[in-house]
Amino acid sequence: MKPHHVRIGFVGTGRMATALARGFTRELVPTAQICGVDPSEVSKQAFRTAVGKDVVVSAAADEHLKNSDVVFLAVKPQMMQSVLEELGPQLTPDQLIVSVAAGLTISRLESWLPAGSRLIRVMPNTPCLIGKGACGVSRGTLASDADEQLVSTLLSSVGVVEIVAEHLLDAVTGLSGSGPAYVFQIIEALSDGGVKVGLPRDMAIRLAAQTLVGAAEMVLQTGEHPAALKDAVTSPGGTTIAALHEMERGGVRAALISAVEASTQRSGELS
Ligand SMILES: NC(=O)C1=CN([C@@H]2O[C@H](COP(=O)(O)OP(=O)(O)OC[C@H]3O[C@@H](n4cnc5c(N)ncnc54)[C@H](O)[C@@H]3O)[C@@H](O)[C@H]2O)C=CC1
Ligand SMILES: O=C(O)[C@@H]1CCC=N1
Repeated sequence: MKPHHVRIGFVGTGRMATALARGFTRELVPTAQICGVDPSEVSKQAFRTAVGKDVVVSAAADEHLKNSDVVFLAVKPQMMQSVLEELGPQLTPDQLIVSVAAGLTISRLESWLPAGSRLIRVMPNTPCLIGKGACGVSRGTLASDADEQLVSTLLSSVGVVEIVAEHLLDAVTGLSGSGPAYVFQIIEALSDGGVKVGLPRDMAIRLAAQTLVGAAEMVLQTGEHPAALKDAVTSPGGTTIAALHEMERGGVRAALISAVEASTQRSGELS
């Protein structure tokens, strides 16, 4: 099936569903092919406002969801079992199911889905909203090459895609799934630093964010090791080494390593 012909249903129209749907409809999928199911009026309307007025939303599974070729499960992990118990009888074997839930393993999801369901497990992140996402993808027991290819193509329209063995999806969650939150906090902290030394807040946020964008793009475009790029900024006896010394004193590297590890462990606990 051609990706731009795919009808996509979202079960749960919260933040991650909105980021994906908005991303898919930027270039690839017409908004009229998107539907969402969510009991929350606020969430449903926010989804429709963000994605487009052609999007059909409803409080419970309806004909639009039944007619979707791909169904994204985007509810909280803790709700997934009860949602699937209710939804299961309405799903058809023709539909490809995609879970974005943190932690929930393929075997657990398959045990909650109707027998014979084709499942792909994905760990996306919120920058999918602007086409700059990073996603890990693992294929369920019955999903085909074509299913994996379709989901990869959809996700490639909203970011980079890494096909990974399922046991690595918790690690992907710890790094790129939760990662935008770490980076937002780093941007906020850098801008606090800018304010401390006299910059106006809005300018400090712009400079901090652009510095992260520029540095990240340099890593991706040059292919150089980040340590080599860091060395190129760091003059002997200069300003940067004075700052890096403070970062080492503050344990920034250890804190980030522990952050990825803690999120990965928590993802493992969620199943
Ligand atoms: N927010 C993020 O950065 C990421 C989230 N995820 C995963 O995405 C999933 C959704 O997370 P968020 O979007 O952040 O949460 P959210 O709270 O923004 O959205 C969840 C939505 O599910 C809805 N919901 C509750 N009961 C429902 C039901 N019976 N049927 C249909 N919808 C129902 C809620 O009303 C809400 O709109 C989670 O499993 C999470 O692990 C994965 C990667 C990143
Ligand atoms: O915090 C969470 O559990 C979700 C999963 C990855 C990002 N947000």
